[in-house]
Amino acid sequence: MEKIKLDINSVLKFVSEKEIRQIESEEATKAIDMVKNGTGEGNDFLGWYDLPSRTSMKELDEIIEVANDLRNSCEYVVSVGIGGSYLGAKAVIEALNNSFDAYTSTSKGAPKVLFAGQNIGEEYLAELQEFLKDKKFGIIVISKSGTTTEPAIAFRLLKEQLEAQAGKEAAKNLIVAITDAKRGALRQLATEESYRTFVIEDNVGGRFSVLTPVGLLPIAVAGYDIKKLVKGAAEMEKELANASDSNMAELYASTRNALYRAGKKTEILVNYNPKLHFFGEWWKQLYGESEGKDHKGIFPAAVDFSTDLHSMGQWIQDGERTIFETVISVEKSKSEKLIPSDEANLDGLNYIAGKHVDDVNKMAELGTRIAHVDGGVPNMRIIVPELSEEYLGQLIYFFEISCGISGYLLGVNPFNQPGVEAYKKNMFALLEKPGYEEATKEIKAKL
Ligand SMILES: O=P(O)(O)OC[C@H]1O[C@](O)(CO)[C@@H](O)[C@@H]1O
Repeated sequence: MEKIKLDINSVLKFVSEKEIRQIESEEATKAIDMVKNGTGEGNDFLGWYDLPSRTSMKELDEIIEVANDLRNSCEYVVSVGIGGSYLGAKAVIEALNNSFDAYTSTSKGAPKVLFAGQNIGEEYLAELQEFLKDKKFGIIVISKSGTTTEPAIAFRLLKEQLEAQAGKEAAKNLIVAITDAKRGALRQLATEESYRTFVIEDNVGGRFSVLTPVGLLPIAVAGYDIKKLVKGAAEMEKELANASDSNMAELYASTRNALYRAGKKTEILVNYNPKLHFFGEWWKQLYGESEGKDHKGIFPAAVDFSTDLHSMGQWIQDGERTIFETVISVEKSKSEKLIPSDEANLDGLNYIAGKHVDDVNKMAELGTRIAHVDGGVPNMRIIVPELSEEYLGQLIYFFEISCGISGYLLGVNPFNQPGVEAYKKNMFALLEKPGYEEATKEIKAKL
């Protein structure tokens, strides 16, 4: 099968190929060995590295069986989780979905996947619960730690609603928990209530968990082929492991670090297909939590073009020159739409009549690349043949391994996220959570 590709030509005006190749040969090859051999910091979180190749058909069949069971009993399945327990599934489902799926009718056998627990919005939760009133729904509750506040609140509300609507016993078969094998409140609850469960391995961090049941179960419930997704990732794993010389993950990690060292502190992930919006959100967590530490790190941002060319386009073209772009360039559109001719031609569009909408999109992409490079924005391109399970699998694995390499190039531990605790500690202190008495006193003194 064809592979996704990386094109760095449009950064070479800003950093030389020699510099990039030097980082690659002197640093990135060591960094990839640290990932492969587990010799770097955070090496107890490398379970994702060979995950695609060691995931068995039996494991995938077990996930598909539970997914089919939920599909057959529900009109809606709410996937409850936040961060890595949310974004991977959301990214893949949105990339493969019909854009208007949410507005089409639903039925048993083809439920819609909704999300909760990714915010603490009272209105969001109230509206979700109102919507689910009188609907047949199920819940996938996902939390590696089993203690995260946002999904815990959403699950408490939705569990109560499901038990009231379907009955306590029936609800047990409509709830699936994905959590740690032994630890955490969710594991305890799942055991007490005898929910079906899947395990998130200890050595796979949340943001690297999309190819575990965390991502795979909601994706399978939405009707997508998780075997193809994992196959695509396994192909990329093999390709990158076997590359004797340079490989695209080392090259991407080396290029972004060369740019960072040259003062380009923000990377903007760009798409020209609105279906990739949440892929950008997933990527932001992957790179943001992995690299933003010790007062270092490329700031990961994401935009949807051409939409955001009409909002952020001005800044990118003309603002502070501390940014670079990585464009996910999808070669083939899966649907066809030709621009019609119009006799009056009042909008002056007849010059493109008969062209595919995607032909125009491609020229917007090329024109933007040239303009941004001319304006001082280095530009990398990741070429994806089309949006399918296999290519998304390749892309996910490519970004994961590149992230490990890049974190080591930056000199940080790419697999922890100590900074996330600060807001949690303050929130618990402000809410006067038992055990936080001292912190409560301290924070109140600051108010
Ligand atoms: O799956 P959990 O343990 O609920 O964690 C959710 C998310 O919260 C974090 O721990 C912190 O944001 C992420 O790393 C993780 O993806």
